[in-house]
Order: sequence, then structure tokens, then C-alpha cells
Amino acid sequence: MTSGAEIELIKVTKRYGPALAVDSVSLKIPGGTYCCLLGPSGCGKTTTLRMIAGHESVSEGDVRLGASVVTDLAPAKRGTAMMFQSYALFPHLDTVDNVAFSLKMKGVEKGTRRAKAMEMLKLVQMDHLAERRPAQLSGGQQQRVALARALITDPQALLLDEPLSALDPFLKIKVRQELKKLQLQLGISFIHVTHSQEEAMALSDLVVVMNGGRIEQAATPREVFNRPATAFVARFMGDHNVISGRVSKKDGATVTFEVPGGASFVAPEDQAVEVGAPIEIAVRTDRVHLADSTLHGCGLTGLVQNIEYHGQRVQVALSAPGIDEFSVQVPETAFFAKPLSVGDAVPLAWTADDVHILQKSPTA
Ligand SMILES: Nc1ncnc2c1ncn2[C@@H]1O[C@H](COP(=O)(O)OP(=O)(O)OP(=O)(O)O)[C@@H](O)[C@H]1O
Repeated sequence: MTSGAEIELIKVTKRYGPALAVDSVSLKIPGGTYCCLLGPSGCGKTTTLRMIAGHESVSEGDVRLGASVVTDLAPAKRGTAMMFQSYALFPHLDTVDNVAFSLKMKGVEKGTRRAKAMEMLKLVQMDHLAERRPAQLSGGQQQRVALARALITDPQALLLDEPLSALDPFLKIKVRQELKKLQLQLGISFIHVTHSQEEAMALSDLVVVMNGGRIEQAATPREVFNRPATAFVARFMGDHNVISGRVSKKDGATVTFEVPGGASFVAPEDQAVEVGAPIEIAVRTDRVHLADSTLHGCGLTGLVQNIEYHGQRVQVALSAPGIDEFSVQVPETAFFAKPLSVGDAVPLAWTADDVHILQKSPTA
């Protein structure tokens, strides 16, 4: 079918009066990428998507698709297609006419456009319900129709605004797998807005984490999870402890830093830091060992505040001097071999290699 073109945002800004919704965002999305725009409510992800689609004007900067700058082109002239959160199907039209609608607008003859619509419906496994109207379809089925309708124009990129948010948890996972399969099959870029880190990690080749109208990090899911750029990313992705301290020593390869409670830790110097400067680090919650005498401790003792059973793992929340919140994920078997109770004091340990130094946030 079609092949995807690279999309580039060049210092794209969106102002609504005095409010800055998107602040000079630059990003390259290679052709054929599953890209998720991820972030909390109000961070500017929908506005960014709508500027790529042409449904929102750009205040400053440019949007490029392949070799063309499309900043001032109408949505239908860009080579992108958008699937809306509400699906926006026409209630009075049957499935096949809903899908064929944009071809009708382009003046394509009835037989041709219905044949193409059936082809698209086959692609999303909805050809058997071609005669139904939207009210006679389930939410998941309406969504497939909306997908077919977006794809009928052979776009070079498909833009999806929170496509899974209306579905129940079971269907969400099923449709998520289908979206990924479809993207691989079509070979075009899908740009998908979500506030779910789990969804973004499951789907993306490229995760773009946004905060306050800016990009905090754009990388593969594994990179974002293992090497979050900033404290915001570490906290937003979850399963990380963020600790603030001050650099006390560095020796070229490692950095030593102290937390207000007096404990000091070593980290690989994976980001440049200065002695005496404040520092923030992240440690994955599954990399912290509780009361493990085989590991060199960190000089930190945590007081168990809460215990949650999560099935494969048990999540233990602790407080420790100079650290606001601290969570540890313990594999189920290990936890129940040596169970803990609220109020227990336990030494915490981790290896220096599991410590990752965070950069200053662009929005800080
Ligand atoms: N038409 C508008 N007029 C004024 N401000 C707007 C308009 N649309 C969005 N905004 C503001 O721009 C900012 C970014 O909004 P946007 O919808 O892009 O965020 P979002 O990350 O998609 O959030 P959500 O997940 O809640 O949809 C918000 O502060 C929002 O209030």
C-alpha cells in the first residue's frame, strides 16, 4: 500500500491569546513509525496532533511531511488523516457510506468509492457489517469504521486522538494489538495521543513525553523507561524512585552524592555534574533490595508504610530520612519467603549501576 513519509515539527508554537499551549516543539518522526504523544492533561499533546493534521493553525514554526512544508495546507490536502476520539460517524449513513464519505466529497463515482470502502472495511474486519448504521454497532465496531474511514484516503500518516479511551479494559488491549498490527501492515506512521504510559510503552517505536507544552524526552520506550531524561519523565513513567541530593565527590567515572538525611550514594556519571551542585537521580523500584545482606547497603534504612499485593510483585512503600517517598517492588516469592509488616525498619540496597542521573527539565 502507501509508504510513510517523515514528519518534522520545526519550532512549532501554539498560542491561545496569552496562553502558550505548545512551546517551540521540534521533533522528527521517521516514516513508518508508531509514535505516541504522551503526557498529563493539558500538556499540549492534542494541540500538537491537531497542528500536524491541520485542524489547528500554527502560531509559529513549520510542519513538514516528506518533502513538503504543509503548515498552511488544509487538512485534506496534507496527506494525513485523523481519527477522532468521538469517532464522529454520521448516524444516518450505513457503514460503507460512512467509510466512502471523503471519496464522495472528492467526486469519486459511487461504484468505485463503495468498492474502495469495502476494501477498507475488510482491512479492519468489518466488511460483514457494511449495511449497519452506527447506532447498530458496538463501540469497538464503530471505532473500526472510523479507522477505515480515516484510511480510505491512503494517508502517509494516521493521527489518532486518544483512540482507546472509550473502550473497556479488555477491549482496549485487543484493539491496541490490532492498531499495532495495522500500522506494521500499512507501513505508514501512526501518531497516537495518550495519557497512558502503559499504552505508549506497548505500542510505540518512539515515545514523546510532553509537559507544559514542551518535550521532556523523545526516545524508544526502553530508553525512556531505563534512562528517563528528567525527574518529570521518571515520575510520569512510574516504577521509579526520584531522590534529590547534592554532589559531594566525583572521580571521572562515578559521582558520590549525599541526601539531606546524611546517607551518601554512588552513581555512574552518565550526565555531567559539578561538585557541590544539586542532583536528582532515579532508581527503578524493582532494582532496590530490601534487607539483602549479600549486597552492600546504601546506609539508608526505610520504615515500611504500606504494603500492596500486585500478583507477580508486592509493592512496599517506605519512608526514609531525607527522601519523600520510596517504593520497592519485590517479586512475590521473595516477599513471602521473608514477609514484612507495616512499621518494620529495613536496610535498603542497590548497585551503583542501577542509579541514573537525571537532567534538569526544560520546563523547570
Ligand atoms: N481552543 C483553545 N482555547 C484556549 N486554550 C486552549 C484551547 N485548546 C487548548 N487550550 C489549552 O492549551 C493547553 C494544551 O491543551 P491540549 O488539549 O493540547 O492538552 P492535552 O495534553 O491534549 O490535554 P488532554 O489530555 O486533557 O486532552 C491547555 O492548557 C488547554 O487548556
